[in-house]
Amino acid sequence: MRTVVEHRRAALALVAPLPSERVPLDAAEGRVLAGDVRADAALPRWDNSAMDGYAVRAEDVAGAPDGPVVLRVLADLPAGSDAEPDVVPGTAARIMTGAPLPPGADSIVPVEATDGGTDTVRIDVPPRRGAHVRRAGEDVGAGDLVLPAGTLLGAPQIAAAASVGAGDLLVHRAPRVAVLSTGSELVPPGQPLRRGQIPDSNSFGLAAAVRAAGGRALRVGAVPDDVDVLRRVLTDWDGAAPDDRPDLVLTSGGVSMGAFDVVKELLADHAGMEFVSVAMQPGKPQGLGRLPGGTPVVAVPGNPVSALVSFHVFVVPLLRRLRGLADPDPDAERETAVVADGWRTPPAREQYMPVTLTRGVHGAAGGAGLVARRAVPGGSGSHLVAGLARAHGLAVVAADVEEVRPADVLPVLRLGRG
Ligand SMILES: Nc1nc2c(c(=O)[nH]1)N[C@H]1C(S)=C(S)[C@@H](COP(=O)(O)OP(=O)(O)OC[C@H]3O[C@@H](n4cnc5c(N)ncnc54)[C@H](O)[C@@H]3O)O[C@H]1N2
Ligand code: MOO
Repeated sequence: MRTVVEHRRAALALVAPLPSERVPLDAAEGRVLAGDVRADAALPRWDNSAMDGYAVRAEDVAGAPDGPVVLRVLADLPAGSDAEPDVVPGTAARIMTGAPLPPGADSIVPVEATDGGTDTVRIDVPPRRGAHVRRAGEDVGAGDLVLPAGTLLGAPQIAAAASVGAGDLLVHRAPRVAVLSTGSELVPPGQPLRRGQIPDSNSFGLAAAVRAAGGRALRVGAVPDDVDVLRRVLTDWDGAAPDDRPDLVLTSGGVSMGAFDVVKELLADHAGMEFVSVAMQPGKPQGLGRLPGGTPVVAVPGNPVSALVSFHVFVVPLLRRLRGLADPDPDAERETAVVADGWRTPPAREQYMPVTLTRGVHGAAGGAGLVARRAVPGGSGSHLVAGLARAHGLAVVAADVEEVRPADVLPVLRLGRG
């Protein structure tokens, strides 16, 4: 049997980072920078006020502890004002937060330490020199690197890009993933079912997982166990115009030993495809490779828990590489949790156990951390899809472990993260 690490490596070898495109900031969330973002100017751009108050010369008001000092108010400086009144000895400018510090002034007195006057102002408390002044360049200098290529763009990164004047960003294209289920028993959810039929849950679950992992899902729904129909669908995608062609075809079902396992039946003999057993539970039967036209394919097993576990273990890293992330292995894997209840595990297979994760106090030292409990007590069946909905993550049990005991510490992979 192939190990999980070997199969992940084979999945990653199918793809390379996607080409770049320019997108407006509004469309940049979840994308990955394809080029560095540098500051077009220093940030802050000029010395400015951190408080609503008065811009003064500190030496003018140094005597305030011995009694109030009165200054003439020269000007009103709201944020956005381009006025440059000279604050000469004996004067002050009323100033609002964010307005540039006027020439001559070196300190800000907050309005609360004054009488709030508009012609003259009485200063009751002297500021220290430089008080409440935000210095030009204290965040970044002109030309400094703000966001390196390979950065995942979330709210803070988009705000930083906007603040240094980037109106749009060079990012990797988002992966297009065609998602299809196979199985003649599958019916769109909500439609009446006759005996033997079930709703197709995988194409919806996997399409949602693709979007959560930063991709665009082209959900086709269920294809019956008919090789000719499946061949037609796959050939259409593989031969599509470059702008419509998926970067990955993700199929579920039809990869094990059944008489009607249509994905395996159609693709097993293709030169670029391989169908293997991976030493994991769930998710043992797996397929991957390329269609004749070069389109990468990952074929995950049909059991719904197996399909989603396989997605997190193999497809998320592959999507991360397509998106341009430097480290394709999801860092969520590095979280750990303490197990509340133990269970026996299958021999020689890495196990992915759906668990709830809560904050708790545990251990001799009473440290606070994550506590994992099986989402389906007593069960780890790959068909328990409603139980999976309670899980926050997958606890990963090494292949050579046969029993997990209470208080064991396990790595956990968060569900629903890209
Ligand atoms: N003789 C053997 N039988 C099986 C083996 C084996 O090694 N030898 N492996 C088992 C394991 S492990 C898994 S996992 C499954 C995987 O089978 P397939 O990928 O071929 O999947 P199907 O047979 O098509 O379906 C399995 C199961 O999942 C249900 N399913 C499939 N697609 C969907 C969908 N879109 N939505 C909801 N449910 C779906 C399907 O109805 C079946 O119940 O094989 C074992 N068998
Ligand atoms: O290993 Mo299969 O993927 O669960 O039940």
